[in-house]
Amino acid sequence: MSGAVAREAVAAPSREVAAAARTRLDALATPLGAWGRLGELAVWYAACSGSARPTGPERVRVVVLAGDHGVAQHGVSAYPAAVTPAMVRTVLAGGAGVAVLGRSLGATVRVLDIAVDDDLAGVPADVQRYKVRRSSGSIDREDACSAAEIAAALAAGAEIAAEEIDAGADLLVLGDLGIGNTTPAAVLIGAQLGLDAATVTGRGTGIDDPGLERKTEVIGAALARVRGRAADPVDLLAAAGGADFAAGVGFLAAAARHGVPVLLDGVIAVAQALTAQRLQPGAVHWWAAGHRSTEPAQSAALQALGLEPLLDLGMRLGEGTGALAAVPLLRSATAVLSGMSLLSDLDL
Ligand SMILES: O=C(O)c1ccc[n+]([C@@H]2O[C@H](COP(=O)([O-])O)[C@@H](O)[C@H]2O)c1
Ligand SMILES: Cc1cc2nc[nH]c2cc1C
Repeated sequence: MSGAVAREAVAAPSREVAAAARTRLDALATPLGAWGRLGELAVWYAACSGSARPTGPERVRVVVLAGDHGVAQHGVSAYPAAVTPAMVRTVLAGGAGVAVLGRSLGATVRVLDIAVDDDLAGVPADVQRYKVRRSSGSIDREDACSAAEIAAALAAGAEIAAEEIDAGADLLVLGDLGIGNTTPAAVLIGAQLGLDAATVTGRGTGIDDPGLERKTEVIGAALARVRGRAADPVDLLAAAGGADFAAGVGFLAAAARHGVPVLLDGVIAVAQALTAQRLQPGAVHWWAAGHRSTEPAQSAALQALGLEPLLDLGMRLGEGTGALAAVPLLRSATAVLSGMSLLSDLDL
């Protein structure tokens, strides 16, 4: 047992329901296999929801975990760290991408300050209820945070997931916010998959060529510094992740333990998923990948997890937006599986 997350396999979505859903899919009034991956998506959601004729998801709940990162001081982002608290306020005001997309889909959006480097004066107290610390150590030269902070953040993430599930979620989306966070995401993925800095480094918010060179160096230094610590995913989170990453890991592992499906977002959520799957083997069966981020580390991690993204739109916003963009596809998939006539109903 490490922190709040047990290292034991989680129960898989119902195999019986999956088999019944597949039987129904194959019997629909279409040529066999005609729905392609949309049909596979419907079978996945059916198994997760426990019904071979699922509806929805209707109660989509998004949680955006915000945190700053010490590495941002090394010019690894195209934007200043002040954007993080400003965007937390923009999510709360309803003007952020995730807020607008969430509203258009009838999803709730909750933003939480886990490690923002600001006191966020005046925001509702609930937003900071799970705050662990301000920012993180610069991972190229020091640990992101302590083992105790990681334990607190893992437990916070699990509690946040439980709250969203208690509130009735039939689909969860995990989003992120934090200038510099594509750097620890790349390090977590590189360290766990044994990939080098050049392979996992991407342009994040859109850094230029000198910035990309700097970022690759920082990621290389961090990978060298944490070498040997990937064997213990909880220790790796302290070394190279941070409190917001640990909260995401706790959230994803808890969603799987509670048997609630999650649509994954970009490189940050997928770095958290790769880590959570090691702590809670089998959790991956409760997740689907919403979209392919432009970050190369996300593709590497998705491949390692055996997940194929539903969308590939060149998006790189984070906040959970790439996952939300796939919600209409998921709703289409369940509508088709549950609502279509069967081939046997045809007057042939
Ligand atoms: O989700 C992604 O794959 C993704 C890719 C690039 C950027 N982001 C977002 O942009 C911020 C991190 O980018 P950066 O360049 O500051 O590391 C952070 O707020 C993320 O939500 C997110
Ligand atoms: C404006 C802005 C909004 C974001 N949302 C998530 N990451 C972000 C980064 C920036 C710079």
